[in-house]
Amino acid sequence: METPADLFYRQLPKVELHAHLNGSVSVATMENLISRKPHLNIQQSMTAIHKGQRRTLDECFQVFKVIHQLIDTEEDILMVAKAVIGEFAADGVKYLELRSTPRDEAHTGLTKRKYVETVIEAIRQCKQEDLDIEVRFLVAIDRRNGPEVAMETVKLAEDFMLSSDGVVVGLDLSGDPTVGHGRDLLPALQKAKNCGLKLALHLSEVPSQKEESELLLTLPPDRIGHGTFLHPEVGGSKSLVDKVRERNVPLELCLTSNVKGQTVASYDKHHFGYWYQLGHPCVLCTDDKGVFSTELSQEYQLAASTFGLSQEAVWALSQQAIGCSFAPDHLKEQLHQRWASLRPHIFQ
Ligand SMILES: CNc1ncnc2c1ncn2[C@@H]1O[C@H](COP(=O)(O)O)[C@@H](O)[C@H]1O
Ligand SMILES: [Zn+2]
Repeated sequence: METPADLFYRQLPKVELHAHLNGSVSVATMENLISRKPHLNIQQSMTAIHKGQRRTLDECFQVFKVIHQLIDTEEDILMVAKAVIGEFAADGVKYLELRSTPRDEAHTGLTKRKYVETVIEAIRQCKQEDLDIEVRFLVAIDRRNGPEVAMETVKLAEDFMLSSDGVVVGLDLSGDPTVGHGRDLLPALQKAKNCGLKLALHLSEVPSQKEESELLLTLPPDRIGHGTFLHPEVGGSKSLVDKVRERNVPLELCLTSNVKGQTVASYDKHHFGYWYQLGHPCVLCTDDKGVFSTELSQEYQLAASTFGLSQEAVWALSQQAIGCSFAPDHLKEQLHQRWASLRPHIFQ
């Protein structure tokens, strides 16, 4: 049953900036995929972490392997991307930056180029169907695949940035944070930046990445994913915090993801508290709404109840996210106008 509070958070216009496509697949879509591929012998419980459950981050990466088995054709990718976009729209997201890793032909039977084209086609179809949401795409580098693949991915992203009518706006660096070192990926990331791709990098998601974060912050990235272990209280450093603050790099913060993946002990210990009280730009995001069984409206509600945010503060937080997006200026302006026109309906 939806309470008045639930309604406020769902109706609140929101910006989602950190959503991995294959981690965002809902239970309903997953059930559909599972029933279409019985030979894989996959159960629902293997693709999502339900309420009250937790896994190690390592176990989360095992979940992605299972999901990737289920989503491995052009038809699947198109269907899943359209469903995910529709679900974000139904949750009150007005602007979405989706990210996804083009997989090898061996996994999908598609080239990486075709993979990206398929996601762009899904975005185009949603626009044609008049869904009330603007969608942009970040091409993702899985750090596990090393520098050569990273460089190839940058070239692919650059091509699409020039040919996708503004749908592809940037690059994401993600994947198991315990694998590989950012130092090896620096040339690819530098190239991406030089050609005008925006950079959203997973940084300090686990404690052992201090040196890597120092290095990647020299780029600097345009946004940071998680940044869980940047501040001194959790083994980061003042120098890391200072760099993030001097460069004013927004943080994409995903409360449920971090609690369920056990890099943060509990909601009240989440580093949202640290950065928010500094007045640093923080954007609430879902990360993987399917895997972590959450929604963006729920993340706003959790942040508000955990950190005692008023409805006005919640509004300011969702509006501030517009400025942290990679949308072009004219779209940011339109979104601000949209927020202004929706405000009287939300605060009745
Ligand atoms: C939980 N924290 C996380 N940390 C790092 N990378 C993550 C992640 N969650 C998801 N991914 C990245 O996104 C991929 C799945 O979506 P796509 O196939 O790209 O759409 C994962 O394989 C991983 O590379
Ligand atoms: Zn992520």
